[in-house]
Amino acid sequence: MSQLVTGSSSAAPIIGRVAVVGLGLIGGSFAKGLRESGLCREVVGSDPDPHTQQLAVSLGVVDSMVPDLPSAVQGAELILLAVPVLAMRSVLRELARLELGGAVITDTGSTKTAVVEAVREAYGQVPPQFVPGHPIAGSERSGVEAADAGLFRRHKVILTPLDNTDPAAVERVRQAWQALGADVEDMPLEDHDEVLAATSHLPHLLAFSLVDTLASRSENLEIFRYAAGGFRDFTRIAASDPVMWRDVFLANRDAVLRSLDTFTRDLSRLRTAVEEGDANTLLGVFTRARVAREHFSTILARRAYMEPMQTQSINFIASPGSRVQGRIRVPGDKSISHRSIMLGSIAEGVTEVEGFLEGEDSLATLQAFRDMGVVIEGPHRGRVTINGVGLHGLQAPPGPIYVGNSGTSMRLLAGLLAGQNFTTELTGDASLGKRPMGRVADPLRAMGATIDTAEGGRPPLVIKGAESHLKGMEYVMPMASAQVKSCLLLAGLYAEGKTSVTEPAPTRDHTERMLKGFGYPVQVDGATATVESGHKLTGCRIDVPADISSAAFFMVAASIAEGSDLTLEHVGINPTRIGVINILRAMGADITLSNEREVGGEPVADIRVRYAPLKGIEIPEDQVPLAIDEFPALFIAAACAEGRTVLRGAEELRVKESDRIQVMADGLQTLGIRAEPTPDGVIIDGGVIGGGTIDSHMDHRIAMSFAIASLRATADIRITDCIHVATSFPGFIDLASSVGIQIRQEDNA
Ligand SMILES: O=C(O)C1=C[C@@H](OP(=O)(O)O)[C@@H](O)[C@H](O)C1
Ligand SMILES: C=C(OP(=O)(O)O)C(=O)O
Repeated sequence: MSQLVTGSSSAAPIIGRVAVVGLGLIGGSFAKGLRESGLCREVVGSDPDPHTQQLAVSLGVVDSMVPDLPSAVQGAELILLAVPVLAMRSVLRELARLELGGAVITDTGSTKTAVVEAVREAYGQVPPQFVPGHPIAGSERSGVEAADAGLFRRHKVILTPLDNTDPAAVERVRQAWQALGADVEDMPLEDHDEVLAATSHLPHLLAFSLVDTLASRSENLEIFRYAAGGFRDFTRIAASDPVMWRDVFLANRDAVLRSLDTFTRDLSRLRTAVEEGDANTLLGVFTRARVAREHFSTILARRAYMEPMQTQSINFIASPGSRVQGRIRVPGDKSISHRSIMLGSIAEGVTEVEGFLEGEDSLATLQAFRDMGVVIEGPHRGRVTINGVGLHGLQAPPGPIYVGNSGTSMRLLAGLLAGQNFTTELTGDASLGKRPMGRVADPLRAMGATIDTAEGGRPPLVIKGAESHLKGMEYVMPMASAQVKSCLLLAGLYAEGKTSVTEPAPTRDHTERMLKGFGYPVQVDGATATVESGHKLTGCRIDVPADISSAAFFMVAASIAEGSDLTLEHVGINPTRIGVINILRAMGADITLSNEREVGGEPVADIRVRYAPLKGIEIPEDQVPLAIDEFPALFIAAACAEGRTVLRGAEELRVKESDRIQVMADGLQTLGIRAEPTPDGVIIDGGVIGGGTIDSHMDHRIAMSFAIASLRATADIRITDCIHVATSFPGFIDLASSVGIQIRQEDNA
């Protein structure tokens, strides 16, 4: 036995000896990183290659090299097998003959089924001490000379423990990887191989293949000479270790073949599109791919259009401030943005949208239509181009449509999807999962739709378009809801005869206005809106005004902070949305509108707000639907007003992203304000706002409202879980800071 020794690291080790078998890039990096972490007393390496043995010691990768395997693993508490997948078999056979005590064995093979098979063959069964693992890290560099202690930092390591694997062994392996800065996740074995076949093995195969194809052409020198960034980027991984990759493909044959078949099918579709000059298909594939690539990290983290990250949370810390000043334009109107995508998609021809809200909610709607085959370019600085497919051109999406936090997406889509000839499942996040969908499912069923909901009429919704035969009806809404109204009008585009919806109080009428803008006849008669099927929508231009619901935070901010003078540009002032202006004015606010004009069927204006002392009022009930999303901000105004503000007739607030009556009352009380919730409203006595910690309940409007409250607070207000602010108001902190509201973000990984 030859033993080469270097100095070792010192910090209090909790593992004794670690043996690393196979000192290539992965094994070497693990060994080196573990040595530096101080987690173990010594790291012993084993590798048959004499050059590697030398280097491993001189480069400080291991404490010592013990080339013969039995001696290397003797007395080790943790053994890492980092040899190529096909070499695993012979190493395991040798290990199986040894008495290793309670040593935990793990590996780094990139195909887990093959490794586990090899373990079973060697041992007769997989020992509980064996923890299959796979670090998702690598580099086109190979060999011990490339060993890098930081290689796994912020990379994923997937462990695929079996039913009989000892949890303590799993924990030990997890601990070792975590010491190297890796994120360790557990996954079922088969899932791992399937996922890796698609995300790692297939791209490597393509890269090797493309370079080989080009290299074997006679003009290859020319090709390589002119091969610029694209070629270099795409083929970088073709420089990876051929032996290792040969083994990977032999070991993960079936999963790779499945991925390759899917890819081959899609590639031949693209070939046909190129051959036939099918520009729409090409653009569709490219835009979908580009978006997927842009949102790669968020998709990977299952955010954005997908589940919000469980582990990530953002807190706001808003500090007491003085006044707000300046001219700003808040992002585009959320309600209008949703509708622009929906109507643009089912229109004939191209729709150009400007001022589109690039928030998670409206992006979820955009993604839903992409999933249904609509080619949508953008958004790029608020510009979106929708290549409409006509009323009957949508295609079944490949899977459930996930709309995140967005009630508007789910309810409006429900109506539209009831008219399609395919089945769709609509799902959302935990907050949306609690919101009532019976209000749309019941009337849609009455029109002939087949819809399944979860218990209590909650999401997910399964809408069986093909089993539905929609018939128009006259519906009198029990609550004032623009979402319900819009849902039924959209279903009405597909229903036999006329569909009319009567509302108990005026609600936002963007759907009616926009349908007309697309050339679709809508009859509005007092509280009743009616559509009839048999007409078509024609693509058009849409200029989305700034969202009055987002502007509302700044209107309140300027009204409560002494010395403020703020102008909000190009804000939508549709009469069904201006409750916030009416209510604030009734409280004494100084609000002036200028530059009033109409843009694409929607009135807009610049709104100037100057500080003025506010007084408490009884909020007129007819204003409630006109300010439905602005109450959290208005409650802050009430807390800063002199005297009592009373709100009634607003029970709808209890079924928004959170129970906005309860959550706001709780928050205000935390800050020292008397706020008494009632079943349909709240009673707030103005007073001095103190500091404290507020739970936003993952509700964007709660978060932003308390951030504004800081202007009048005596100490910092810390607001937890503010990630959902991005649903309606991306860039809120920066814009708020630009006018003098001091909010810091605290990321909790
Ligand atoms: O139609 C719309 O775009 C919306 C309608 C309102 O919901 P309800 O219809 O539930 O009142 C509002 O709260 C929501 O933010 C957007
Ligand atoms: C209620 C809201 O939105 P949605 O219903 O679309 O989730 C809101 O933005 O305040």
